[in-house]
Amino acid sequence: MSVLDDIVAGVAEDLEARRRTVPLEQMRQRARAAAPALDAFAALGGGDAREDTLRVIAEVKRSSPSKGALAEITDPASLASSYENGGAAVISVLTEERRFGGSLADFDAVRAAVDIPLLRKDFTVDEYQIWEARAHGADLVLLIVAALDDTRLQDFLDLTHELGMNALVETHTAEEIDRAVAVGAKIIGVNVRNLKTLDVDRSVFASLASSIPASAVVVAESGVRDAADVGHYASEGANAVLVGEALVRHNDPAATIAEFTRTGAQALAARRVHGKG
Ligand SMILES: O=P(O)(O)OC[C@@H](O)[C@@H](O)c1c[nH]c2ccccc12
Repeated sequence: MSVLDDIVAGVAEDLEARRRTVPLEQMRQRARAAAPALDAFAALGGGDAREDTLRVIAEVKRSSPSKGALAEITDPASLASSYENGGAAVISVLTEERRFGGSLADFDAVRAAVDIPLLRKDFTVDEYQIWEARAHGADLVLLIVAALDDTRLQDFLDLTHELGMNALVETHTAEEIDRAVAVGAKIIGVNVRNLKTLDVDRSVFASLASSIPASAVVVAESGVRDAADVGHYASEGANAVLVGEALVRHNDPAATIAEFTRTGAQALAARRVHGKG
């Protein structure tokens, strides 16, 4: 069984327990009563291709299957506030419990603390989680192409849009990009970490980003260690970078985000001068 299969099995079990406590119909009512979703597509620069702004999606990430505990996050709300102050466009909050140490309680704490769009970062395998995300005030959900067949990918993306949210549709291969584009994904992530083996290969980004249509927001996911990595992703076609470990391990995440944004903008401007924008 791959790491991804193993995580998905645990996620499915945990969500059934939550569904027994709050049945789908009740979760739907909560979702319908929630404040409307913020426009994460716009916050990520979608629809405005001429802008030389590199967006940072800053992640609240306690641990990971590949590295174990990353940081002692005693107050996710204050971490998220420093992300917001540093200029993050979107904040991602891991809610997967078993391997990433996340929770919906972390998500709620962050939602109460910041005003920018929030990504509920989890392994979406059931429509219940999409209603649940909206009920908790999420603006974006994660749809991992490798974990979904085409029917579910399409259904989940359509439901996400119906609820006024956006999806970060995550890919790792050229075939997965084709599938993401075919269902109408507007925000496409290339995760340079293979979720089946957990190996990171930053060169995956450049080889895939160019095949994503210009109308979509392109997000480089994983493996950002420093501003130089951000610059590389931006010069290879990223509109945004999703960063976890480098921010939770850093003692001044706001300054780090500001630096990443600056370096990314310079790389995008240089790219345009060279006629690739
Ligand atoms: O900590 P990093 O290397 O900056 O990575 C962040 C993010 O890309 C990573 O957490 C991630 C990307 N896709 C995921 C899917 C599920 C869980 C986590 C992820």
